[in-house]
Amino acid sequence: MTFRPPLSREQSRAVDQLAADKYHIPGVILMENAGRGCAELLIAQAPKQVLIACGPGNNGGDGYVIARHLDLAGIAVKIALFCPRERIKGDALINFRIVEAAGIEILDCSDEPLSADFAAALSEADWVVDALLGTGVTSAPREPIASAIGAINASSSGVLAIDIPSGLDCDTGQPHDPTIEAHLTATFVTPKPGYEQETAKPFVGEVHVLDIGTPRKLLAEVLGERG
Ligand SMILES: NC(=O)C1=CN([C@@H]2O[C@H](COP(=O)(O)OP(=O)(O)OC[C@H]3O[C@@H](n4cnc5c(N)ncnc54)[C@H](O)[C@@H]3O)[C@@H](O)[C@H]2O)[C@H](O)CC1
Ligand SMILES: [K+]
Repeated sequence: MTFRPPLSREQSRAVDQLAADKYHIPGVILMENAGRGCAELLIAQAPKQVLIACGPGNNGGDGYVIARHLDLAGIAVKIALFCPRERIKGDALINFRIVEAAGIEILDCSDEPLSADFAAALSEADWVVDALLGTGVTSAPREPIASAIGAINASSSGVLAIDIPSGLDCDTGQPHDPTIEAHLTATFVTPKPGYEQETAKPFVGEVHVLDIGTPRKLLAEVLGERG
């Protein structure tokens, strides 16, 4: 991949919008590419049992796509759902319905306090995927997601953060309390400005920038690259 300058949280969200409005790419195609890229990155780590913590938005939607591709690769996977089922919407709901129909195990962790099922599943997992909060979040994680972040950080599992380690301000690199401490972060299209900050290092781990199928011309438009 040619060098990509960082895009801010807002600019990253604008890429999504441009992809849909001007380049006619449905968001669910971007989500499929995002999730498949994350799954391939995780499969390379040879995981045995993966727990995917999914939040209420499209970051959670990426998690459902990841679950499907891990399951297809024969890897044991469970989803911990941190959103009442009836509140899942849009592209995330499309992928939630697919994993539900596919019989992938889903633990409902949307109530407070943090469910004991989550702690049990966490203890069995050698890898955890943080698909809790992404570019749609600008404040400190709320419960029960905050407690889930604390439990994930206290576990001995490897942690792959999707797009942004939940709790980290991706523009400033400042962590909210709590913030996911990831071994790997898979972010989309470009790095984020905050990932270069010293304060972000304990949280982002090794950063991988994944393409999600946005046309090169769109990138040229947004990044000012040669057309
Ligand atoms: N081109 C791309 O980069 C693509 C990115 N994708 C993924 O989509 C997310 C952004 O999805 P969005 O639904 O806009 O936001 P979030 O998933 O971050 O969720 C927001 C959701 O969370 C709740 N919430 C808000 N603040 C808090 C808080 N402090 N604590 C707890 N919960 C909170 C609220 O309900 C919000 O609605 C991006 O990061 C990528 O992962 C697409 O998959 C494909 C293209
Ligand atoms: K995340």
